[in-house]
Amino acid sequence: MNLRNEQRQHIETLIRLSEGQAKHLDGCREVIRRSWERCVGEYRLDPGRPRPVRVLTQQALKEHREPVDELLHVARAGVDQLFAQIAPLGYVLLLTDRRGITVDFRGQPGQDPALRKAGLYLGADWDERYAGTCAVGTCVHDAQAITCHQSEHFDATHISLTCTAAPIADPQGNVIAVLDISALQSPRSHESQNFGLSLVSLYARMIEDAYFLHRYRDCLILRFDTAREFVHLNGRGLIAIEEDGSVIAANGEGRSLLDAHLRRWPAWTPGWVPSATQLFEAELGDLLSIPATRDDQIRAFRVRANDSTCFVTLIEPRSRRLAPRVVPPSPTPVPALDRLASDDPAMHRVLKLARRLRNETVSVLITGETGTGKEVLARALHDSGSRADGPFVAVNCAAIPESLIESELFGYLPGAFTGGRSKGMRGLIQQADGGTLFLDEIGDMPLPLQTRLLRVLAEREVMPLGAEKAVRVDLRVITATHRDMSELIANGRFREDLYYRLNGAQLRLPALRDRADRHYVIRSVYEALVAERDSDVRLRADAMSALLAYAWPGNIRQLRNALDFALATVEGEEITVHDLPEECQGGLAIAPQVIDATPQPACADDDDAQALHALLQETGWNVSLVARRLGVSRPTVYRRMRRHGLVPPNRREARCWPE
Ligand SMILES: Nc1ncnc2c1ncn2[C@@H]1O[C@H](COP(=O)(O)OP(=O)(O)OP(=O)(O)O)[C@@H](O)[C@H]1O
Repeated sequence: MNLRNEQRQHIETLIRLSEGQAKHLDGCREVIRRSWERCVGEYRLDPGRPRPVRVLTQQALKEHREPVDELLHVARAGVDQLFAQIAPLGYVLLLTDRRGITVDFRGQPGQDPALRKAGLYLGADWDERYAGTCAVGTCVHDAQAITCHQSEHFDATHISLTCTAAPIADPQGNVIAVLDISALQSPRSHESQNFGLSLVSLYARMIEDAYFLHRYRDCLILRFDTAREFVHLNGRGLIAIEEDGSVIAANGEGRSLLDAHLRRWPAWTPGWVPSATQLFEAELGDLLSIPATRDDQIRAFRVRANDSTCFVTLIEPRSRRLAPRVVPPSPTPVPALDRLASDDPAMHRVLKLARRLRNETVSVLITGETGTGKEVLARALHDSGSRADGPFVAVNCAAIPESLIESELFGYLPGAFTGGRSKGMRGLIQQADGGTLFLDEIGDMPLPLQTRLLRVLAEREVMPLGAEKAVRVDLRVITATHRDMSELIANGRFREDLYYRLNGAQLRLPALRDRADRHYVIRSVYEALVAERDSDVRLRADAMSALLAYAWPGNIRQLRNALDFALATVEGEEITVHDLPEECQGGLAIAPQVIDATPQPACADDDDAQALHALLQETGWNVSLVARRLGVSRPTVYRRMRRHGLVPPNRREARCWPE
């Protein structure tokens, strides 16, 4: 079919549309159908009378260029770069103003007359009201990127063209220009233009951002992204702020963040916008000091609107850069705590509170998934506080058999019970006198002992078994759990009054997969292991990438085990991705799978019991090996065994549990 026939059919289709027979538009995209309806209904364009291309006079063009002169200047480099990519594919490039007038153009000199005839030329008017449905005009109307492919154009003159356009918005979100690539000929399928749509959208955004940075070059600008590596290069969000943190303007991504914030916390007065310290969980000093605080001049903050983490840098105006910088004093170093994290907002919060609590006697409850480092944090709190010279006694309530926990904790006098040591025993609580008692897995503490523990905490006295007189103790209690304490309380398995006494302050450790400083954690765990082994094996970048991408259901413990395994089995001088345990090699393909010790429905419980039993048999009841395979602690394995009634063959008679 030649173009004339095609044009005739196209005109007939549109005439039927204008006569209200819309059913003939089956298969037409919604965005095109709406534009065609505007053309016939609103603009009164006659599909039967194709219009000649309208090109403005030099004088009229000059008048359209003037208001966007600054934008044209900023956009030039982007326009040239995009054109260099599309020219070999037969495309030309148009930059139009908000009315659809082509104010800048790049094309093939050889095709000059053909381009001019098709309207692909400087000064051509692509307003939907005149030219009908087309990429530029419809993009201006809908304020979104669009491809208008061949017969999707309204005017029959244009149905051989393929055009793809993306809007460029000003900092208020209004379309100020449109970037378009067009070709005189193209393949039939609409999909052939999908790649072009992404490319044009990308360049439109880059030009928009370059214009934003130019307009607010005298202001402080926060640039942010969800990936640390992209912040300087192509950070998607831009927010211009005053020295007091109040927001002046934002680009598209920045406005999305503001919108999300205002959806969660609606404005009190119309037009009110939150300040940057409300958008991010940060104090003004944290934001203003970003350039001085870290080598890469990027800091991670929590986004309050959606509780996600984003990486932020601060772009300072040149005038400010020359002025002496006011950097808020950094907190006094506390090495034991400082080394637990690098740049993660949740860890910042935990460590900030931990620094304040380290010299207090207030009880601290540490929560977090298994293996997140609760015991390591408890130890660091102890080591960094005034009790550092005293003992640190760690007790795992899940690992000690219920029958022994009381005597272990409270101690006993000689002859207090059959089977006890003849000299009696100083309980763990007494052993912690002058220091810290760390009760891990506190949710597993049997109810009767909870009552006794409550008394110790209230009266600061301990009564060993068989004793008649209480002994005074001076200790700080830190507890930890990965369980949902409110659920245990609701089910009557944990005393509420004890919970409140233990929970003087709560430190919640994030899961490894959620930490923005995963790279730092992997490095420090690796360096510690290498030092322990006195090895100089390196960790290659592909292994690091796989470790960064993995979901770590067993958190830092699983990470440590994975690296330990790699170091133990590696043959060469460096660990590659293939040296890692199999489950860590697949990267992001593995979905997060949180190990949860809360009671599960019976059938899931049965499955869990069977799987655990099989693994125990396979490993010859080697609990350490099973724990390593599952990425959980040994106490967790023991607890699960106890829950399912799984007893090692050699202990079936004694029913006694090792630590
Ligand atoms: N910041 C860290 N740097 C290096 N290693 C760490 C860090 N945090 C934890 N680990 C290591 O990870 C493992 C688990 O840590 P820890 O026992 O403190 O976790 P946990 O949360 O108490 O575990 P669970 O809930 O099973 O009791 C340990 O081998 C510990 O040495």
